[in-house]
Amino acid sequence: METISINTSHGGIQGVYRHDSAECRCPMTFAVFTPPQAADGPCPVLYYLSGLTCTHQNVMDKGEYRRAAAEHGVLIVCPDTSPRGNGIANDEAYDMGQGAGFYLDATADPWAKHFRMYSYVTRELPQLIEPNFFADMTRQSIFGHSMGGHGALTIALKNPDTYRSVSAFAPIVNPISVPWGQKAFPAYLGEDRALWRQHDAAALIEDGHRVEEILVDQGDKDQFLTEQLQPEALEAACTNAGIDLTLNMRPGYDHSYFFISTFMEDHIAWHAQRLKA
Ligand SMILES: N[C@@H](CCC(=O)N[C@@H](CS)C(=O)NCC(=O)O)C(=O)O
Repeated sequence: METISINTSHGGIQGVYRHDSAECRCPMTFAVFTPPQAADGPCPVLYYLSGLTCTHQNVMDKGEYRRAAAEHGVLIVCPDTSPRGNGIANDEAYDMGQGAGFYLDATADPWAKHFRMYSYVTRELPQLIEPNFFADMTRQSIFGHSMGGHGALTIALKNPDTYRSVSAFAPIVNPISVPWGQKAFPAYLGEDRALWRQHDAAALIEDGHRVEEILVDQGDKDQFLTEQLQPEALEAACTNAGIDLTLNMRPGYDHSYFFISTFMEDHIAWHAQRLKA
């Protein structure tokens, strides 16, 4: 693991690191904020998964998570959204290929060789965090934005014993029913719709996967709300399954980091409460 940059912030350390990923078969960059409490012992870990077009850097620059992370003593880990590089499959569109990994393991060519973000986030990255940071791996939670909200929800639903809590900003909750997923899933996963359902939060819940509770914040002026996000699909699935969903509709907010940063501290406090329980 190589250190790209280190900056002291809010009494902790904002670092950017790179390593050769065995899953993605390329160098992967990620950001970690280590809070000041790490000096006294291992801290719980909160993964933030970003949305389409993002790297580790968008949330680091615009997400405003450090003050709350330092207050609550939570380590924040921000991976990239896909493998990247010249020899790696890509697409000119912003919602396919590099920057659009959808947190799944692709099974169809040309994506299958490198696009393994599910295994990267759930297995390889934690194995790298554990020995290199002051992390208490018995206390992990996950959240994310848009495509990263989809990643957080699906990963938590599939691994309820690994993540203590899950939340999302403006998540894609039912990708198999909206254009983003209907474009990406056949490309990455082929025509096997049973496989698509394993990467769809609403479908996973319908198929019996469970978490105790979910926190979602959603702007009502989000430009993707009606076509791509449709939080009512998650609401219906949670109601039927008895999952305690808090869906906060936020008047006036759009899809951007102006929205995310406004509610970032609420989400970190919510996770911190559950990580310390
Ligand atoms: N570039 C896309 C929008 C993609 C987009 O909004 N991406 C969100 C995540 S889904 C994001 O966080 N973008 C990066 C940023 O705002 O810094 C478009 O032209 O419609």
